[in-house]
Amino acid sequence: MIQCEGLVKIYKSDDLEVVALQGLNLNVREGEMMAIIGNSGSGKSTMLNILGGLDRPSAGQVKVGPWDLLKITDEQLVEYKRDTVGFIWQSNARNLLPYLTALENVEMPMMLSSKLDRAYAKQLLEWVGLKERMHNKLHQLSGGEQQRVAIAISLSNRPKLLLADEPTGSVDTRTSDMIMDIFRRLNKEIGITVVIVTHDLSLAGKVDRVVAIRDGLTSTEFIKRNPNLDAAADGTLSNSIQAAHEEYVVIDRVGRLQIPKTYLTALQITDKASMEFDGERIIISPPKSLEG
Ligand SMILES: Nc1ncnc2c1ncn2[C@@H]1O[C@H](COP(=O)(O)OP(=O)(O)OP(=O)(O)O)[C@@H](O)[C@H]1O
Repeated sequence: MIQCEGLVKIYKSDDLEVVALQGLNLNVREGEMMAIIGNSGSGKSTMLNILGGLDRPSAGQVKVGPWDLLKITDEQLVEYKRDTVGFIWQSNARNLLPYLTALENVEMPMMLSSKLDRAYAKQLLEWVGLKERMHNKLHQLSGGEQQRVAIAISLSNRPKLLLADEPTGSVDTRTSDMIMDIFRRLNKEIGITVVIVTHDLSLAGKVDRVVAIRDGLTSTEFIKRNPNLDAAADGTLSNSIQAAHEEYVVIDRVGRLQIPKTYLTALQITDKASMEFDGERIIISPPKSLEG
């Protein structure tokens, strides 16, 4: 579904250049539910905005289904956003209208694209557990309920790909669990591909695969050992991802990998290292002194 290779995004302002993505690789299968984690500033939102067609890549390759997002024209991009992706942000206020009911909010984007389908709008609100609240005005709903309305809206165009940027960032644990359950159900029942950006490791423990981004590059992947196991259910929050997932370092096509800064600092490795292969392992150590 998603193929990114060597993806680069540079933000330019006056005389300043910020390289937000510096050759990122990412593949996501159709029907997969996965998470992208990373520290603040690592490039997660940039990545998601590019996938959502909200931002343009600078270089590299990024394909979503049949769409090539590097070469896509402005008109095609409108079509792509309308038909292929659904987007959920942490703060839902920006795409909700407070003076309309939940149902009217879901119907609004359908009307704008001349595809009003009231039965489907109602079904969406039922899916997100708001059957009884659909005729309430937005301001009468709690933050968590509003976030669920936002999820229903993001599905109103029947997208194949759902992108969620910190979807549980401003709700409590119970609502967060509910939102993750909704994603899981949508993923299983209608086969929608779900990509969640988060820094919440307990949330990451609830998906099958987690890709970590560091300094604009994919650095590590965590793959669930037993897909039927719900990692966070045991309550060990930050450990849940390690407990349920196998950790792998990502190696790109030409053999590059990222070594965590903490490892390099611990061994005082700066710009060079020695590398040996002992038949089974590759060992990286501080450079052997040339003077012996
Ligand atoms: N519009 C922009 N103009 C200039 N620089 C930007 C812009 N958007 C992001 N950046 C920079 O790009 C880098 C990556 O930002 P991004 O928002 O993708 O990170 P993030 O991992 O999503 O962080 P956070 O978790 O804090 O949202 C940062 O250094 C950021 O300052």
